[in-house]
Amino acid sequence: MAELQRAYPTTAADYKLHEEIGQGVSAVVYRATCLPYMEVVAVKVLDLEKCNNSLDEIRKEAQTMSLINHPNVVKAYCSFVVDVNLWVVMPFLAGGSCLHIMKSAYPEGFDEPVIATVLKETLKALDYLHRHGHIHRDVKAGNILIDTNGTVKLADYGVSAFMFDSGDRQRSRQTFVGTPCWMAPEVMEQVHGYDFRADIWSFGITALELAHGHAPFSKYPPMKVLLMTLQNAPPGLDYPQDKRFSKSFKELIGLCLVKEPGKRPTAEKLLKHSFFKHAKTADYIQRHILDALPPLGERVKNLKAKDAARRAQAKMPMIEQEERSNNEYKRGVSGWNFDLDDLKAQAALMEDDEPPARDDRSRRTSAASVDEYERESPPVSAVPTPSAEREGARFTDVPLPSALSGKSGPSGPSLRGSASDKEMKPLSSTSQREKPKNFSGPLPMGRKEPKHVGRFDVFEDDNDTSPDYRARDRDRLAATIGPTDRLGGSSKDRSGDRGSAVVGPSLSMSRDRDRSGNDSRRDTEYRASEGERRQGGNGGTSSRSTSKDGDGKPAPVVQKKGRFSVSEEVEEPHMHKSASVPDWPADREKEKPAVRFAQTVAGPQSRQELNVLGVSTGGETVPVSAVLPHLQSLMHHAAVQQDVVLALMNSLSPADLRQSYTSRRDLSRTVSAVSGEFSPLDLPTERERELQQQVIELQTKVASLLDDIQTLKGRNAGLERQLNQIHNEEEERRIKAEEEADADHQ
Ligand SMILES: Nc1ncnc2c1ncn2[C@@H]1O[C@H](COP(=O)(O)OP(=O)(O)OP(=O)(O)O)[C@@H](O)[C@H]1O
Repeated sequence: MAELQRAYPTTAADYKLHEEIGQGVSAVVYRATCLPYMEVVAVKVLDLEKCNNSLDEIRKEAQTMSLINHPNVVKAYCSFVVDVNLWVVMPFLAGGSCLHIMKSAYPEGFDEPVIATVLKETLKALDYLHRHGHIHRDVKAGNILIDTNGTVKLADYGVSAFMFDSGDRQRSRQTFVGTPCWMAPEVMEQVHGYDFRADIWSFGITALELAHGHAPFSKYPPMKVLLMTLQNAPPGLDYPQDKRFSKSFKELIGLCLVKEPGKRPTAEKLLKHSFFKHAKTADYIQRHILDALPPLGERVKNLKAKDAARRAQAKMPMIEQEERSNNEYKRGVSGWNFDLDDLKAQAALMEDDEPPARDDRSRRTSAASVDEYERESPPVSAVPTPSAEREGARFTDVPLPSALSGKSGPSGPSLRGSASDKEMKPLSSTSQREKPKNFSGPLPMGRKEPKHVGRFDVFEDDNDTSPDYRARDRDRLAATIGPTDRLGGSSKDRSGDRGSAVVGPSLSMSRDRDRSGNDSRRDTEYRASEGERRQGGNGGTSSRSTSKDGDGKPAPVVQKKGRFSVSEEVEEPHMHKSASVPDWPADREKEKPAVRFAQTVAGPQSRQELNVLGVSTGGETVPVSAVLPHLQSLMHHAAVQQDVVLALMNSLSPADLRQSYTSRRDLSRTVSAVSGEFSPLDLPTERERELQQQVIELQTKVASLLDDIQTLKGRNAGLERQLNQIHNEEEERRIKAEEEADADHQ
């Protein structure tokens, strides 16, 4: 405790960085020594260039975060700027994250008592944060850390999260970075805002992640995850291999994964659930999980090497993989056997994650359901995919259709952060419990009415005229992305905007009947939004019809979708921007946005199709419900095309591209001029291919050896567990015998 109150130095010279212990989207974490105290700490190094906030804002946030104090929340000791980085100093939790532990030794997830223990401690952290008006927004196994003594702590709540939730954390270089697997449906939809119950959804997904070793839908590209989360019934413990889990665990997950946020219980209530009777002590976690594991740095190194080998493997052109496989087979060499377990695990994942034929909860409401898309589209899995992506650890560099990529500027809203919540005392006055007008769920207990939580209008309140919030966000966004309804307009404007979002309809239309039997809201929502569009359809209030840049060209329209910005790109159609929208001719300004979108994206053929559907393409009344499935289908096709193009691009190494660019500059120039990208026609030379092959073989061997080591370690851990179990049973028997003897004696 005394150590927690220490003033930690704020100069880089006072810290010695050791090995890397983790890597996130926007940061690298190192084990380090704080030299004046000779104390081992963790230092998270964040790239400030990817951050949209001013240093002043970051400083304020850091102050707020230093007030957080709970045994289950990882607290930042201090933070300071070093060159272009922000260093966040925090306690070192030697066990690492649950995700790392699972990847190293429990690929199929933990046993139930371990899960109950980890989840209970995580819930205590969430209960604390929610009581103080905070929403974590990134609950996942990768953010649940374990200390040497088995203590469980929730991490990544603090200044680093604050910095990156506002923008580039989820997308860089116009690509989607990160996976929305844990994201609650209402966060994706952003129709009514969201509150602390979004964390409860993520908590439910995390429970499944701990049970299976991966989050549901983790093998799918981000956009598909969005669609599946919105369209499918909530995932659960419904698979044959889940029989090992208790009824109470299944029930707990069912309670968390209800699509209607208002029906999810609070963290406080969940803590009382019977499932947590199975929870054990920190000591139990230490003995069952940590004891058999190698040091964190070593684990991270192994995982990274394995990942690199898999990526190289995935880069190898299919034909070479096949040839090589055949040759190995003919020679009787089992060089590929090393990957068998992995392949099996992946196959299991595929099955596991396939939309299951479970019960009527799996019904799809939309004609453009994911299954149907799959039948229509080339399967994404036909393309070599880095296994790390399949594992769902991270979907890096998976470009979204530009309509979803939000490339037009920084996405403003961040639900996180509580620059306004300076006091960390419980908030409980009646006014603080007031329910925001356009939010359907209740507020967290005792939580302040978050007119402006961090920099995100979570509970958009029509009366919210907080100058700080309005000015800051509006200015920032206006400077970069042009006007947005959500920030500048009246509530009426905003509701009108709901219907006018390019992708909004396809995302928010699909609210399904969920586990708890909530009726589908899409019809009413869309009737409503269509009505609103009709009222304001001529563009009086909609940013879509009014947003133009200085040249009079339509500016990109960005609508906030939780961590995403949904933007409509206004530029020429482009090979890798399959959902881009060219300029509207002025005389089409008055057309309905959804129709304009469909027309410009899909071209004349779609126009005909729309006509067949009874949709007038001449600016007359359009039954939106008829267009939406079509839009969804287009959107999905665009995503699939992008995945395929990306995979093709990925099969070329940067060296290949550089070399071929130099030697075939003219051709490249021609191709670049046409496509704006490097050319897949620039094939590598024979020598390069040979060298590449050799590198891949070496990496494969290393990976094979690492796998052997991991397998042995896994076996070791299994034996260790058995021994522990025997020991525990003996211990229990002994205690029981002693108690009986005592009782007899008395
Ligand atoms: N204090 C710590 N002690 C030990 N390991 C840590 C600590 N903080 C982070 N790590 C490890 O570093 C990894 C990366 O952390 P980081 O917070 O940067 O990324 P993330 O939460 O996994 O991803 P994201 O970028 O989405 O937040 C964690 O998953 C964890 O394994």
